[in-house]
Formats: sequence, C-alpha cells, structure tokens
Amino acid sequence: MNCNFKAAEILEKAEKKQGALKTLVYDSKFANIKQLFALVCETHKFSSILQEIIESTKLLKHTKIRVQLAKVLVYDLLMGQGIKCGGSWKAMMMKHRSRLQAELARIKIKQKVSRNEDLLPARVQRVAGEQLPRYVRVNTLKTTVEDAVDYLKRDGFSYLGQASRLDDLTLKKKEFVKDLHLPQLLVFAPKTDFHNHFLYKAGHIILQDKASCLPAFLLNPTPGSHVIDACAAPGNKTSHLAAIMENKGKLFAFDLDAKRLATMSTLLLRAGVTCHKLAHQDFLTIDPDSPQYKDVENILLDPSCSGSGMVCLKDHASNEEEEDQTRLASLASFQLRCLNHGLRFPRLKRLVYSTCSIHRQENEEVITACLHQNPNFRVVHALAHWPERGLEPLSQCLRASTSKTRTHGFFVALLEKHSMSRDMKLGTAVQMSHQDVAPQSLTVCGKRPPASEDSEAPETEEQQTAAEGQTDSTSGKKKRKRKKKKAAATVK
Ligand SMILES: C[S@@+](CC[C@H](N)C(=O)[O-])C[C@H]1O[C@@H](n2cnc3c(N)ncnc32)[C@H](O)[C@@H]1O
Repeated sequence: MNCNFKAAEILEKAEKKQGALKTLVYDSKFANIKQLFALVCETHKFSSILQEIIESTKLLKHTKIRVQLAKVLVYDLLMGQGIKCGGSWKAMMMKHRSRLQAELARIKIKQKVSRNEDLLPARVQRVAGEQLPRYVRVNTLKTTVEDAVDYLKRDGFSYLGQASRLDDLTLKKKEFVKDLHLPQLLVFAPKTDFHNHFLYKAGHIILQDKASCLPAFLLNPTPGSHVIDACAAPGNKTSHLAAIMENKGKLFAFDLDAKRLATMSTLLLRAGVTCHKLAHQDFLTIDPDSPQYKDVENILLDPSCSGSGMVCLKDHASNEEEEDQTRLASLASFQLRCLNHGLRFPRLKRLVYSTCSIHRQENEEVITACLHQNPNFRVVHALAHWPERGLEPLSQCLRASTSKTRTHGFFVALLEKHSMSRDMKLGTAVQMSHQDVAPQSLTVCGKRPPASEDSEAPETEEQQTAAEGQTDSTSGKKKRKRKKKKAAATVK
C-alpha cells in the first residue's frame, strides 16, 4: 500500500483514539516502517498549518479526498519529499501545487517568518527545539570505539573528546564526543545523517537512541551466558546484547511480528551477530521449564507500550489525562503478564524491563505490582550517576527525557533475584513483609538492596533495621531471633 495512504489511515485512527501513533505505525505491518513513521510524525506536527492551507485553497472540494490524506499529501508536497510515492495522487496534487505554495507563502508573510518550523504552535516548537543529539552506538562485534573515532576524524568529523556534562552533548555540525554515561556511544549534532555512511552500511555503527542502549548495558550478560530477549524486533537491543556477550553463549529472541522479525534478521546479519536464535513466537507461550531454557539467567523485556516517550509524538496524547486510560490499563496488564512470565524461568538471576513510555501505569506501577507478586525479586539501584530516577518511591529505576537526559522518554528497571545467601541475610521475614503489606511499602525492601555490582553503597545498619521493621510480623521474628542469639551467647 502507498505510504501516503497508510499515513492518512493512521492519522485518522489516532484522531478516533484507536491507539497511539507509534503503536498504530508499528501495527500497520507497512514494509518501510521508518519512512511511514517519519511521514506520520511530521504531518501530525504541522497538522494545524496544513489544515489552514487545505481550507483556504478549498482542496477537499476540488479533489474529493479525505482531510487526513490531504494533509499527508500537502505536507509531502510543500515540506517533505515532494510526493515520492507517486501515482494518481501525485498528478492531482501537482495540478494544485502553485495555489498550495502560494497559500503557504501567504501564511509565512502574515506571521513574519521564513522557515516552516517557525509556523509551528509554540508548544510543538518547544519540543522540536529540544532536538535530540544523534546517538551512534559503536558495534564492538565489528570494530572498536577508538577505530570508529579515528575513521570519523579522517572522514571530516571533529572529535571533541569525552563528554563530562550534559551540556557537552550540545554539538554543532560535524562535531562529536564520547558519551558521558555509556562507553560505546558517540554523540553527534541533531540530524547528522549516517544512513549512507560506510560505517553504518557495514554494521560498524548502530543508530540507536541513548536511552534505548540502557537495557542491554544494565543487564550486562557475561560472554557464554544464556539470555532471552523477550520482545525483540526490530533488534537493536538484541544486537547490543550480542556485542556485550561477544557473540558467545545463546541469545534467544522472540517476537510476534513476522515482518519486524524479517527486518531484524537483516539488521543482525549486518551487525555480525551470530549467537542468536530468532523465533516467531509469543513470549507468553514459551515454557520456562523447557530444557532449552534451563540455563537462562538473564532476560531483557522491552514489551509493546504506548510509545508516549517518543519525542515527535509528545504533542499527541502525551499526558496521562489525555491518553486513553482503558488502553493504558490493557497495555499495563500485558506488560505485567510478560514480566511475571519472565520471572518464572527457573535459573533467572536478572531481568531488565524497559518501555519508551512516560506513563507511571506502564512503568513504576507495573514494577510495583510485579514485586508484590514476586517477593523473591527486588529492584536494583542502577547507574547511580544517572540524572533522572523512577518516580518515588521507585527511585532505583531510571527514567529518561529530553530535558534531563537529552533522549527520548524512557523507563528502565533492573530486577534481581535474591540469592539464597542474601535471603538468609535479609531473613525470610522480608519475603513475608512483601506479601503482607501494601504494594507501595514493598519497595522499601527493594530500596535497601543487599550489595550488588549495580547497587549503591551498602546501607547502614540503621536503614536495614528500619526496612526490616515494616510489619509487626517482621519485628516479632527479629525479636525472637535476637532472643535466640542472646541465649546462644549466654550458653557460650
Ligand atoms: C517495543 S518493541 C521492541 C523493540 C526491540 N526491543 C528493539 O530494541 O528493537 C515491542 C515488540 O514486542 C513485540 N511483541 C508484542 N507482544 C509480544 C509477545 N506476546 N511476544 C513476543 N513479542 C511480542 C512486538 O511485535 C514488538 O516488535
């Protein structure tokens, strides 16, 4: 189907509140998702100006097409690629081109601006003004960061060194730096285009938003380990996992969508990934007790979400009041089911949960409910220096946004199973308190994790005591334990 037509169909569905733009785009099964996504986002962004042009030129009357299609075609003709999709609509639009161009020029003169972007409503301009840097992840399966930097320098880019503050990510044309948080990430000026660059075509670099690099980075599976990427396509995080695993071990990747899996196959081939096993399967139907998954210790779960963190969609249904609550509830319920399912794998040690949503329902609330139902897991306080944390009380989790991290809106939680020895240290009382108290207080136990590689400095004894003293049953057990200890000491 023609890209313009598909884009119009999606805009119409979004207006009827049948879903968020991103989900609708991905659900469309369109062959070129990237192209469709860009067209939908841009048309949506300029919607009010396009409407004005269409009305004053009486385009609908002349062409008998629906308003959403008219918007897409006018956008493409006046501001986009010049209607590449062609066909009969192209001929039709060319007939009206000079009138449409004249109307756009008239609006610009009236508003005393010269650029199309300056016509955008203030709130949209604010978001567009927060243009994100271009993040480039170096694919260490094919090259090293140093070699990539050298290549780019020889190619005319100007290397400014290692960033140390967020402000260092504000870059001008051709400048680039190493990221301040993620060692394999290079940062360039917004809209630096690498699609035709040798390093991209050869799979040496992957174009991936910084926030989307967090899940694999935090999971950090060791080479040789067995890992599941539960909702994997189109596979950027899978290829990141494979790079961390140095292509050693087993990486099981599942997705429901055959087309996205096909794209993923190409991406993984280009990236030189060989340790994966792709399956066109519903993750919820995977048997955790099947012998082939008996050694799985790590799971990355990046399930379908509302996509409300994607910058270009911020102007659309981006806050909780506007977003369809029924839809959010259904997404959250699916996300929780996936999360609970992931935690059923018998040898699982760590699971990273992520979404590109900014809604508490899909993020902190899912984690809270999950902890409530899985008292043998806790949330790890990840990446202590990350500037934006999960909403209270889940500050162990990470959030990301244009303003605080210069990325798309994102959420990541790292869950870890209590090891036997840790459970013993914490006492079974902690597990009991998980089950017995309200979900919000559950995180108190998660908030004071025993030391682990990603957790903050070990807590004080005082904090530990406070955490353990959440319920009567807990303190009762503690008292009994202390009494026993005292008695034992006396005997000695
Ligand atoms: C947010 S996207 C994943 C993006 C991917 N992790 C990446 O980094 O490229 C969510 C994916 O989950 C898939 N999905 C949805 N429900 C699923 C299920 N029950 N089992 C497996 N995959 C599922 C969708 O088809 C979609 O490709």
